Amino acid sequence: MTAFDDSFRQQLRELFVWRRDVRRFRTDPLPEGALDRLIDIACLSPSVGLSQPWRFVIVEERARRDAVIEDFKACNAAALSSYSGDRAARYASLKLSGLIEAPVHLAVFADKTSDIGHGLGRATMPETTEYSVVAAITAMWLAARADGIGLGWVSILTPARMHDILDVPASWKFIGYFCLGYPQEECARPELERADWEHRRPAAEFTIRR
Ligand SMILES: Cc1cc2c(cc1C)N(C[C@H](O)[C@H](O)[C@H](O)COP(=O)(O)O)c1[nH]c(=O)[nH]c(=O)c1N2
Repeated sequence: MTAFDDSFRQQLRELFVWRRDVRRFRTDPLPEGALDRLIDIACLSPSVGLSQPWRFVIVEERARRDAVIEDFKACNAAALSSYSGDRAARYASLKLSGLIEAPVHLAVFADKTSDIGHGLGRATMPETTEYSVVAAITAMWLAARADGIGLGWVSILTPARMHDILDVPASWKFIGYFCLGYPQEECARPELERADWEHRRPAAEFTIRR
């Protein structure tokens, strides 16, 4: 049996503490095979009925990347206009993607129509397909951090545009767009906390007993 000792547990906790959503990347590429290894780890994640609904699209072509960046700019401008006063000024000052600098762009979808898993667990809760993909992304996020690689989740995008730009099946649901690369800095506090946008609250605030 594989056993994990106290020092591993301590290090694992540190990994959770030091994982960050990264928006400020160095432009140097990841080493050969690094992204494939992260995708391999993501595929070890739990999935409803073992359906493995994750679909990874490595976006390499300049024109597709530029189209994603254009959509982000439009969506971010629209988001900014939904705020006013001090909150708008603060939103405008945030850096909310590393799309321009990051060496790796990765789009992730959930395949809603695959027969893998024979429907187990999905009849009552079809959304478990998407949940499974998010579980895989979380694993990738942590594994990347363990390799010193930063990952940033970009959701300020139009899902239908992602389908057009990336030319993927209509039955795939867009889950998120991810920038990967080496981070410019490491920090134990979320960037949104450092920018005084929001702060991390204690678990007790979100926990009830019945
Ligand atoms: C589903 C989802 C979607 C997004 C995010 C996260 C998740 C889970 N986050 C990152 C988010 O802001 C970040 O996780 C929190 O601020 C906490 O910071 P750390 O991840 O702990 O560094 C994020 N960040 C950003 O700059 N642009 C974005 O579009 C998004 N979208």
